[in-house]
Amino acid sequence: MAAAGQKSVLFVCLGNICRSPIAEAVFRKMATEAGVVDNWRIDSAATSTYEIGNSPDDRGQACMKRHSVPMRHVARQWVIDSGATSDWNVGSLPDTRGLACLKKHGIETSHRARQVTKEDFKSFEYILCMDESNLSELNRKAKSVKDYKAKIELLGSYDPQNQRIIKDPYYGSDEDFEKVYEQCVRCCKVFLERNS
Ligand SMILES: N#Cc1ccccc1-c1cc(NCCCN2CCCCC2)c2ccccc2n1
Repeated sequence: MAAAGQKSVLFVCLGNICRSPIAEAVFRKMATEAGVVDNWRIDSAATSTYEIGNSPDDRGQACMKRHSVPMRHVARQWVIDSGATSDWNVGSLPDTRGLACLKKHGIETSHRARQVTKEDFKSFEYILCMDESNLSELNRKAKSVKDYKAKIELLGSYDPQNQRIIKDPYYGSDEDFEKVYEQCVRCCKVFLERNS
């Protein structure tokens, strides 16, 4: 849940291992450099269940390293996980108070792919996705959520070069991940400017 007064944005793509973790990392770096990251709740999710629990794609992580963009990801050597006895909060994020506490003690949280939940439509101000199929899937899911508040938009609608669609690079090359990165940089810059 976003703390009072915080803005909130959820980046979404098909599997939450390629495009949306890159968009999340790029936006978090921009907000940090602008000194406003604490005003934001920033996360990413998938429309599908394809990759739940998996870390971001290696090609995307390599791309982020090339551009010195920190990316939250699951530690490679150890698989350390946690679970619940109940199903009350399946799919939800750790509580923001807990995340704030971890952050205060300099403990990084890792990102694992997760599917978008009904709660996301109620708690995020913006849900920014990558292509028309994400958009139609999100609008379909939103129909089953009463009085949700999220503005569901294409991240590409913020692109000054008007490239509205950020294509799925899953079957692509490193160049395709570079293109995703460049589009995310252009779009996140304008989105942050319009919401600062
Ligand atoms: N689907 C499609 C598709 C179509 C065109 C271009 C890319 C993709 C594509 C395929 C993926 N996983 C392979 C198929 C997964 N299985 C599909 C049938 C159900 C069981 C799971 C992806 C995984 C993560 C992120 C993006 C992905 N994108």
